[in-house]
Parts: sequence; structure tokens; C-alpha cells
Amino acid sequence: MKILTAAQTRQADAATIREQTITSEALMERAATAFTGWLMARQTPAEAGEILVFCGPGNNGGDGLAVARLLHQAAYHVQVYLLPADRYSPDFQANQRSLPATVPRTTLDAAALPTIAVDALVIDALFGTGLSRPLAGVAAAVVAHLNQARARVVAIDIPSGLFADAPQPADAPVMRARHTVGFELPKLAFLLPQNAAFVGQWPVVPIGLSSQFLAQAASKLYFVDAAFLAGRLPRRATFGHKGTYGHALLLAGSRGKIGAALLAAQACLRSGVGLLTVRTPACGYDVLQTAAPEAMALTDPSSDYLSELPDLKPYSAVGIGPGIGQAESTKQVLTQLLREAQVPLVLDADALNLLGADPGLLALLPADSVLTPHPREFERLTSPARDDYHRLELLRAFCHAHGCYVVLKGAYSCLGTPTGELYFNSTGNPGMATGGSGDVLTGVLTALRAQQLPPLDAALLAMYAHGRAGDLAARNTGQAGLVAGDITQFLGPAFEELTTSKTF
Ligand SMILES: NC(=O)C1=CN([C@@H]2O[C@H](COP(=O)(O)OP(=O)(O)OC[C@H]3O[C@@H](n4cnc5c(N)ncnc54)[C@H](O)[C@@H]3O)[C@@H](O)[C@H]2O)[C@@H](O)CC1
Ligand SMILES: Nc1ncnc2c1ncn2[C@@H]1O[C@H](COP(=O)(O)OP(=O)(O)O)[C@@H](O)[C@H]1O
Ligand SMILES: [K+]
Repeated sequence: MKILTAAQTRQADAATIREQTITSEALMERAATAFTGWLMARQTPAEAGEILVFCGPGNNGGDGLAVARLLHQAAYHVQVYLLPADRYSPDFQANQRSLPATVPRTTLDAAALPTIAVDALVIDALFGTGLSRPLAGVAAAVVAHLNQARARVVAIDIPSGLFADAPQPADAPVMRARHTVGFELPKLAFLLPQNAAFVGQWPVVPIGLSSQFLAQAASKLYFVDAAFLAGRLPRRATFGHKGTYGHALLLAGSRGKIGAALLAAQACLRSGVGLLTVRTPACGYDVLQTAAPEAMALTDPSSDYLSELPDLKPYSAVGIGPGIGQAESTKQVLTQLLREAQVPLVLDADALNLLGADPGLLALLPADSVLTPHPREFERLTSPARDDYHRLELLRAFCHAHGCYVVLKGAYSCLGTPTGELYFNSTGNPGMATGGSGDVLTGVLTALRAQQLPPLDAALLAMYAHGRAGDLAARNTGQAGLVAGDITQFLGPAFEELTTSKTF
């Protein structure tokens, strides 16, 4: 699905109101009903206790007032706090009139802020996507007060003080919500590590925004879920044979890091490749042949490092990097590969570090290569980022300059493309923050590129299936107990889900 800017969200509201011939107040009622439904499914009136609803002067505050009314009608105990302002939006005013007189309401005063019980449930409806500058004055004081009280804050649409799609100054006051209930679509701000402490968990609830508007909205930002990938993974042909599904070559491992080669190899085999050859230093031969008998071993003359590039003719894609180290002879292998390869390349780990250390090498990178750096590796390829938004700019610029695809790994891994799109992955869990998870991804990607999938589809499917396999694995192992090899065990089921979701 698309990720919209705050400005586009306003346009989506307007288009919905126009097309569905409803009032803006009716759309607000939908949003408030969706939010309240989410909350009531999780907290009974007894569990919730006193609910404090903090409302700002715009439509986010209007949502808050409607939520307060709906909760009150459902027998929750509600108190409303209003931010003083010069003007209030029309829908705010309408909902203020609709709030039953029996709901207590207080205008906030920075000099006499209400005492907040430790377990109080707070609804943050101060500001939403209409935020135009960092919070100051009473609003800033209220946010600081609530953050200090460590209340259980549930934000409506977005935590107050946070911009939906741009950074705010480091010292700007922002509400620290435990949950942020977003409307219809995720926001860019939700996906960036620097905002995690503000956004908390972020369920998204549908509010029936115009599907026509969403379909045609110009956005280069996407959130990749299963529906988005429907139809991208080709079904295996009834008469397919191992020659149909490509021959991958993995260049991986060095003494002490043969495990990286094994993890990538096993993941590659579990991602549908027809044939796999693994090139490791000679010290990897026995373990590779024993632990991955399905793969062909093509050992390097050197015992500890990769030192020679094999003949590339038989292969339909090459993956290089997991565990290779940065020996000079290995750098020569990479250089020769970049010069000679006529087939898709996947680069990871030390292949990226070698690239980052030598601009001459980077200049050799063939178009349509897929790179899979984690943020540190990406920094070595580019430059240190000021913040997460700047890192995305660097990602776009790098992909454009080199005509390549980059999976910037993280909790919401982000795929950058040469044409400027950014695709955020929706799957995966913190259990995958364990050595070797990235090697698994390299194996998956190399398998998909070897099967002739275009770089965009290969990268999207690999990111998603890798995370999904990690989620399925974590159901068995728990997050703490998850090791990279567990991800590989569930790649098959993850791919199966992506094919069976397709009908006809
Ligand atoms: N499609 C959707 O997502 C829908 C959104 N709705 C709600 O509408 C909200 C957006 O409403 P608005 O556009 O009225 O925006 P806000 O409610 O965020 O408030 C904007 C108002 O606050 C003022 N303001 C902005 N920054 C300020 C600051 N730092 N200090 C003081 N005042 C400031 C603005 O001048 C404006 O008057 C959404 O976040 C959501 O809660 C729903 O009501 C309807 C559907
Ligand atoms: N908190 C997280 N949530 C989701 N996925 C994660 C999380 N932490 C790590 N991952 C995934 O695990 C992989 C880790 O890769 P990497 O850092 O290269 O590990 P390694 O070098 O040990 O193989 C990436 O694909 C990343 O997206
Ligand atoms: K809010």
C-alpha cells in the first residue's frame, strides 16, 4: 500500500468527502468510531478506569471529542481536557456541541496541569497531521507533563508534536505514546527508528477513504504487505526442471566464517533455485558438503580466503559477501567479478565494505545490482546520516547514482530503487537481530535473481519472505531463541503463502 504525506492525507479526506457525498463531520465520526472500536476491544470500562482525553483545536481534537462521546455512551469514565486556542476547526466545534454535558471538561492551564495517576489511560488528540511547527506554550507543557507522568498514552492518528513525514528538531516536545492508532495507511514517521519511542505500537484502522484517490495518488513511498506482492511470485511450472530455475553461484566464507556461507547456501536452496554452486575457501569444503549436500562445492585454491574468481559462464546470478573478509586477494575477486559479470549480482557484508572503501570499485558496479547493507555498511558506502530522514535521502541518491537496488536492512527494511521509490517491508521481528540473519537474506535474493526475477520483484519478495519466515520461526522458538538457521526452515511456508494467495 502507499504511504501518503500529510498534504496528501488532507487531499484524500477531501476526495472521500466529495466522492462519497458525506460531510467532513461524518468522516470524522468514522475515524472516531474506528478508534473507539480498537480501544474498546482491548480495554473494558473497568480495565480502562478514568480515561483522560486531551484535545487540541483542530480536527485531531475533534476526533478526540467524538471519541470521548462514544466512550461515554459505552459506559467508560471520560474526562476531557481542552487546549486553549484562538480558533477551533468547524468539526471540532460541532463535536464540542455534541459532547454530553455530563462529561467533565476543563480548559488546560500550563500553571495548573492536572495530576495524572501512574496507570491513567490518556488519549492524545492534541495535534494530528495538521501540525505546522514544533509544539510550544501550553501544548508543549502538557506533552512534557504527560510524558513525565508515564501515563498509558494512546495517540489518535499520530503522537502530538510528531510530523508525519519530516523530522522535527531534536529537542521538540513530542508525546510518547504506547500505541498510535493510525487511520487507513501507515505514515512514514511510524517506520523510522528515531520515532519508535513516540509512536509505540501502531495499529492502522480503516476509515473508508476513497480507494480511487488512493489508487491514483502519486507517491514514491510504499509499505509492502502480502496484498501488495500478490501475483509477483511466479508459480512453479508443472513441467519445470532444475534447469528452469536457474543456477546460482554464491561466493562466501573465509576461515572462521564458513557458517555465513552455509547459511546463505541453505537459504538459497530453500528459495526455489534450480542449482546452487558455492565457492568457499578450501577450508570450507568438508563442512559445506556435509551440511548442504544439495549444493555443489567449488573450492578456491586458497585455504582461508577467496582468491580467484571461477568461470562465471554456468551461472544465472552471483551472490557475494557473506563472511568473505577483506583480504587483498578477496578484493581482487570482487573487482574481477564487477568487471566481468554478465549476470545479476547480489552484494552483501564485506563485499559492501570493500566497495565502500574504494570509490574506483564502486564505479564498476553493474546496473541493476542488488545491495543489502545494514545502516553501518550503508554509511561506509555513502556518508554518515544526520537522521533517519536524511538516510533515506542518501539511499535515494545512491540508488539513482549507481542504477542499483539497495535493501537498507532494519526493523522495516527499506528498498531503494534507481527511480526513487522507497519500499518499506512489513514483516520481521526483533528475534531476527541475530548474527547470520543477513546471510540468509543474501541467499534468498541470489536464488530469486537466479530464477530471472527482475531486481524489483526479487528484492521485494526476498525482504518480505525473509521477514515472514522469521515471524513464523519465532512462533516456535520465541524471539530470544531465534537463530538465523531457523529463518531458513520457514522460507518454504513463507513463499507458499505468497503463491497460494494468488487465484487464477
Ligand atoms: N483521513 C484522515 O486521516 C482523517 C483525519 N482526521 C483527523 O484530522 C486530523 C488533522 O486535522 P487538522 O488538519 O485540523 O490538524 P490538527 O488537528 O493537527 O491541528 C491543526 C491546527 O492546529 C494548528 N497548529 C498546527 N501546529 C501547531 C502548533 N505547533 N502549535 C499550535 N497550533 C498548531 C493549525 O494552525 C491548525 O489550526 C488528523 O490527524 C486526524 O486526527 C479525521 O477527523 C478525519 C479523517
Ligand atoms: N528488529 C528487527 N525487526 C525486524 N527485522 C530485523 C530486526 N533486526 C534485524 N532484522 C533483520 O535481520 C537481518 C539482519 O541482517 P544483518 O544485520 O546483516 O545481520 P548479519 O550480518 O548478522 O547477517 C536484516 O534482514 C534485518 O532486516
Ligand atoms: K494526536
